[in-house]
Amino acid sequence: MLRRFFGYYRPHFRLFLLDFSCAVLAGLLELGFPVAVKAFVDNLLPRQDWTLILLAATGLLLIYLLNTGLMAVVTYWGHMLGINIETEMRRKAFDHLQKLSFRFYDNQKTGHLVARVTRDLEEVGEVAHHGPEDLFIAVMTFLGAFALMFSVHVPLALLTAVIVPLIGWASTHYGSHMTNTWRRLFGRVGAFNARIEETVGGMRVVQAFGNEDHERALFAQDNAQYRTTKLEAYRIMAASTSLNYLGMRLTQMVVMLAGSYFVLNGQLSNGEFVGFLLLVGVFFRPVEKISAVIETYPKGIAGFRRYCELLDTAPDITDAPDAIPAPALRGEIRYEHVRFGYLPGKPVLRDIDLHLPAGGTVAFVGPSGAGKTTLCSLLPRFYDVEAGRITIDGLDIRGMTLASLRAQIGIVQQDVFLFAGTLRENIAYGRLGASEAEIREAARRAKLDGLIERLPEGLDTVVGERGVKLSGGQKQRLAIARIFLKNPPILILDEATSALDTETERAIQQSLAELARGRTTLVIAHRLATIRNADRIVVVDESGIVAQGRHEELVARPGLYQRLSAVQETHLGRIAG
Ligand SMILES: Nc1ncnc2c1ncn2[C@@H]1O[C@H](COP(=O)(O)OP(=O)(O)OP(=O)(O)O)[C@@H](O)[C@H]1O
Repeated sequence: MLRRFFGYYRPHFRLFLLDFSCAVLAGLLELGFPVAVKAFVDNLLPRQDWTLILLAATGLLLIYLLNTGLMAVVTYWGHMLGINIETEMRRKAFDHLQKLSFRFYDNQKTGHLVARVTRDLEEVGEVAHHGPEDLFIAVMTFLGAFALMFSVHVPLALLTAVIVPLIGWASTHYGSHMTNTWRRLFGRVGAFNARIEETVGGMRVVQAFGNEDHERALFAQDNAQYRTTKLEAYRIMAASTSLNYLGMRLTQMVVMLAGSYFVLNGQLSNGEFVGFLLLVGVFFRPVEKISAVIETYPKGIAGFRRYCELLDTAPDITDAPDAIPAPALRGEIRYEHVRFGYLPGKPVLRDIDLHLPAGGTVAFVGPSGAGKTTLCSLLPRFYDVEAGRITIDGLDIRGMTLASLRAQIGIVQQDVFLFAGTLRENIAYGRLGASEAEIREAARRAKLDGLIERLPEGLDTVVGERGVKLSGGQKQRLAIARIFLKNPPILILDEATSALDTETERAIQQSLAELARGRTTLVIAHRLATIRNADRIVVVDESGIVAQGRHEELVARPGLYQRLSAVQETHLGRIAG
């Protein structure tokens, strides 16, 4: 995993080198400071020469200025390195998300996925920037300070060395606790985000059912858990930082007492004494740095692990190695012995055989859950068949590239998903880059032009998130306009009008009929009235296809269709009566 992580540095190697060398240089300058002070006290001060003192001060000032510059470089370019790596990872993650199939999304929570691409990668970026640099400098300063201490005074250095294991123990002991706590916290954050996302997204349902108290209680539970885990992390952090502080002060005190003894005995000069005390300060800085690394590192590692998990999820629907771009299709569709199920061992479709001639309209009818939608989802390869095959114009759909296959299928779904942009942007989603005239023509054919004229901002009207500012019928029209613009030879209409009132439904049926003209159309409909004119009606139930034919034939034959038809006639008669 570490190799994989460092692989991301490769394109930014020069930036890394710049940041790293500046950071190392700054570390060395820090290390040199106590030595300079020692020389100042021992060698310069006794000479009582102000020129020399001022000269030394100027030299020190120059070093400070250099260090200031180095710090600026490290802060800006170091972070640039982090954000570059983060951006690249985010790009890859998003690319990968677009490749994952419906089956993947069926089993995921949006909040979790959002957290992976945002928060998780933010933490990774932080570690990418600070991780290697901090670790290296910490080790360098630690060993450097130690070596310098020995060069100044061996007994004092040995005394300091006795205390180090104690501090080392405290750091590692609390460090591992901290790692585990952060890891747990991260798991919670994902679940927490997912809950917030779901509740906020479903706020209309929450309010409609008056279930605010219920949601509040669920939220409070998660919120409290989050707080508890975070508090635990802070408790460990508090213990670790204060212990570090105590360790440092105790060491300083011991060094001060022992140092005073050596000074009074004439075994240590004043400069060496002051320099040594300063070295103790420098020596402890890496301990603080390592504590900081211990805090950010687990977060970054946890984030990177989740990122890798996502990238390693192989897309189950991909282009076959020898897939070719589909030619312009006429739309003759065949299902041959098709079997499919969402769960292993639980087939929804078994041995389906179907032939849909090009340009015709075929309607699927049957009880809820029979598999009508599933049957249609297999055509654009939202899911792949388990056995058998589907062909269009004699070509297996798995032999075509996904993009070229999907470009030739238009879908109008029951639940129209609109993006939170303008009417224009949402229509143009049917064919990105369409001209203004083409967008207007598509809107006209979907009978949206009346609405657009009435709106003060016309096509530039914002539709709200998921199109909340539009009526159900308007959303359907918008979906139809998109498909007019896309102009595919094959069309899937999934219960497109069942949520509308009779009047609107009739008007939209006309638009749909126009849309279907000249295209192979698969309609999933519950209202038999809307599909009477279909070229063929396919009746399905849990056992598969039970009958096929035109309306007149099916209604004359005893069976499921006749029963469904009779139920709906009575129902309609009752409404009319
Ligand atoms: N994404 C999914 N994951 C798991 N099972 C699913 C999924 N989608 C549908 N199913 C199941 O597959 C079966 C067929 O569902 P499908 O939506 O195809 O039926 P349908 O005939 O279109 O129903 P309706 O008329 O109510 O829309 C049902 O038992 C359903 O619960």
